[in-house]
Amino acid sequence: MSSVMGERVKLTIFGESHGPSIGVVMDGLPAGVELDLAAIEKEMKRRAPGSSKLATPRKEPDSFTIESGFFNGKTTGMALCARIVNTNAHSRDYSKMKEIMRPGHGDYPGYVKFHGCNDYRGGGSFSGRLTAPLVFAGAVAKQLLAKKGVTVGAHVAALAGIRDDRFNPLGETAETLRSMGEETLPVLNPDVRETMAQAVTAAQKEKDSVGGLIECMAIGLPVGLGEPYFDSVESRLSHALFSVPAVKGIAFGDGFGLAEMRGSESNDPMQYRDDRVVCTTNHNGGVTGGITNGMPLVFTLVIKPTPSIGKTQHTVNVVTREDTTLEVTGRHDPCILPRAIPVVEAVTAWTLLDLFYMAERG
Ligand SMILES: Cc1cc2nc3c(=O)[nH]c(=O)nc-3n(C[C@H](O)[C@H](O)[C@H](O)COP(=O)(O)O)c2cc1C
Ligand SMILES: C=C(O[C@@H]1CC(C(=O)O)=C[C@@H](OP(=O)(O)O)[C@H]1O)C(=O)O
Repeated sequence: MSSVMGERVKLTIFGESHGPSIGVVMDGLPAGVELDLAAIEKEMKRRAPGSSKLATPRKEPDSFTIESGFFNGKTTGMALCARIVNTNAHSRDYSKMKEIMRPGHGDYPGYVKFHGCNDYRGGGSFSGRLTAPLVFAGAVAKQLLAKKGVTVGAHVAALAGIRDDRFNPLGETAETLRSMGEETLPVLNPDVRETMAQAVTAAQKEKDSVGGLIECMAIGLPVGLGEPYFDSVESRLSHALFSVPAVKGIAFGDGFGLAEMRGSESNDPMQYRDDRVVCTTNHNGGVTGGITNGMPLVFTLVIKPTPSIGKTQHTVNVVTREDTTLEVTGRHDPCILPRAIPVVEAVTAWTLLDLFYMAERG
């Protein structure tokens, strides 16, 4: 498993879902940054399992201990390491999964790649649980970005085909973006919230799961983050966001909709406003030439339906080498999307901070 990523702010994540603990080492932070630990805890609670009717019943407090890099309320400049203890693993749920592979999960490729040595309990390192350390890192990044006037927020753009309104591509207020963190199902149109929740419960009753779309926005970004080609903002964000389990697609700005437009529609007209260049539309999602152009960054992610479902599915037993069927039992998210929202915000915040430091430090 490749567990290190980042250019100037390097993250190492470690642990397995049913091992003793999981955590993150965050390298490259400046010394002397005051951290609001209560704000970090709040972000962790947004993602924590067992926190709503729509989530897996596995109950984890996801409280963290900072093992290094923090002293007298400030970062020391050394690696910031946070550890989260696993307190509520039911490994018995996975006894079958040693041999029988769950369709849609990492079990089979993991078994082959790691020669059967992978910790299959709870999906091991493939588990969505490893996103808790990412949320810790993102919460730290959010605090550093706030000092630069940058705010990141995300909402459920669609769930089981039920659509929310879209963010105003010309920008939402920081308050609106931050308010997304107050709800289990953050939506712009409150009328769709209950229908979405019912769709999750209905799928769950049928031993099934649902997926959807997350729309994420960052405001306050300067012109000039990112590079043309390999270190484009789109490349770096996509690399980081595809690391989140269950993410299967990303589109910036109008994304696939651009395919049906003419240049005269997809180009964002520019004008001077108070000596500042602004675009009057934002079809490109705030990035052109791989570089932030001063407009809000906007992108949409596809989150697939949870793979572990109770319905009977065709699969294989890799020990007996026979075809078989599987009905997954245990504790699973009927829909990953609500808990993935703080993760997407976190990964975006960390990647943007990394891009800032790449631009500032060269
Ligand atoms: C926050 C979060 C929670 C998740 N919860 C579950 C779950 O309860 N059950 C499950 O089978 N997959 C869950 N997943 C998704 C799997 O971890 C993921 O589908 C699997 O590792 C295969 O990776 P892939 O979907 O990226 O191909 C979750 C993912 C995230 C980000
Ligand atoms: C524990 C978390 O979610 C888990 C993510 C997950 C998976 O396969 O990704 C499967 C389930 O694991 P378990 O069977 O151990 O309960 C979820 O509960 C978490 O996100 O913290």
